[in-house]
Amino acid sequence: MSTDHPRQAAAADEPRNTAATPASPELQALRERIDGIDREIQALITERAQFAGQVGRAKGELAAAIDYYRPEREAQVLRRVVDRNEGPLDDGALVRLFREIMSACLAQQEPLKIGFLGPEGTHSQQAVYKHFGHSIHGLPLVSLEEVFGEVESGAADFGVVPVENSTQGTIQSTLDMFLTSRVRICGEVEMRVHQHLLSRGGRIEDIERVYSHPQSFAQCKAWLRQYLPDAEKIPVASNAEAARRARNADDAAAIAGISAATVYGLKNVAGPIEDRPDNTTRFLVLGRELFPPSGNDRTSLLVFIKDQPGALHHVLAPFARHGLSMNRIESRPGHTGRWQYAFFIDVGGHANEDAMRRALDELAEFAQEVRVLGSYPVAIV
Ligand SMILES: O=C(O)C(=O)C[C@]1(C(=O)O)C=C[C@@H](O)C=C1
Repeated sequence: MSTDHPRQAAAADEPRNTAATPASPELQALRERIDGIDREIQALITERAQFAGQVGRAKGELAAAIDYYRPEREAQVLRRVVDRNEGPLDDGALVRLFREIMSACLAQQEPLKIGFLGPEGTHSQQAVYKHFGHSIHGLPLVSLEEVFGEVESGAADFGVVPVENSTQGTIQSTLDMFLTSRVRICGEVEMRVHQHLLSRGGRIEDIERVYSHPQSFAQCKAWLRQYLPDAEKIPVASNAEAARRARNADDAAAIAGISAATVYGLKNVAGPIEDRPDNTTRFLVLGRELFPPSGNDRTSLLVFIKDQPGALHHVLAPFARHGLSMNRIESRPGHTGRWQYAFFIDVGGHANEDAMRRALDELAEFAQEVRVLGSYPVAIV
């Protein structure tokens, strides 16, 4: 040990004073209150889990965890949590806690199997946890095609895929999957996405190469231009793959979520580095069936029409006539014939509700095909 700075050395070796000081009577009394509340919370969570088990048994002899899952009921429970909240915890924190309780209650039967665009440490994995809680079995998959395929075949109960970003717009490759796949949409997740520059050495001046997914490069364009204008930008399939490559050299870095730093043993060089502070990604939850209304739902449609005068008007008019608000419309070449177009449409409401039924009937008279991709609860916080 150096003798030059004895005071510093002593400070580093000894426990901090505050830890050694006995708690004041006031602190002790407050902790006893917290201990008492924790006992009550635990007893109530245990009681809740017993009732959830009974609800499960009341559903009858069902084959697997997926048969017990009720997204519309979960959305109603979480909306009530938000409505009741008067602080000091924010809505997001309370929703997370209740989500985890329901996740654990459901996993008493058997954990759900959820496919996502892997590997571990991607924003998609965080979206899985945000929507289903941690009491699930996550399946990291290598491509969007595989996520759709595993859901379709039943190897995964549900899948989570990114569909749009507030900075970058629609992820066309995800939408295009619905042209050929028969999976349904049974939920949506909105997530604030923060990007970080991660590297093994942790020094920005050493960085000569940056790996990331093209979407993440696009979200950090201005920052990269300012701080790493000369570094080579190498696009890869996912941010986690970027992190995996960056751990092999000191002159390489990855743009990825901060959780990739822990998974891949990298240092946070800078972040958040996304150009827009409200950078948000919307994910879709893929499943195989349609669920009942939750009271605040969105319906996603795929409508095939021939290219003819007034086509767009015919697509829009039925929704306006029945007072339904359209959140999004996106047109794509339909792949099924020349001059045919596919519209991806998101409308407020559930396909089992009267107004939507009537609008869909009117649309069906004009369109070549109307596919309800799903009706699902609007994302909660
Ligand atoms: O209400 C139900 O149907 C339940 O199974 C209970 C419960 C819950 O914990 O509240 C658990 C899982 C379902 O996905 C929805 C809700």
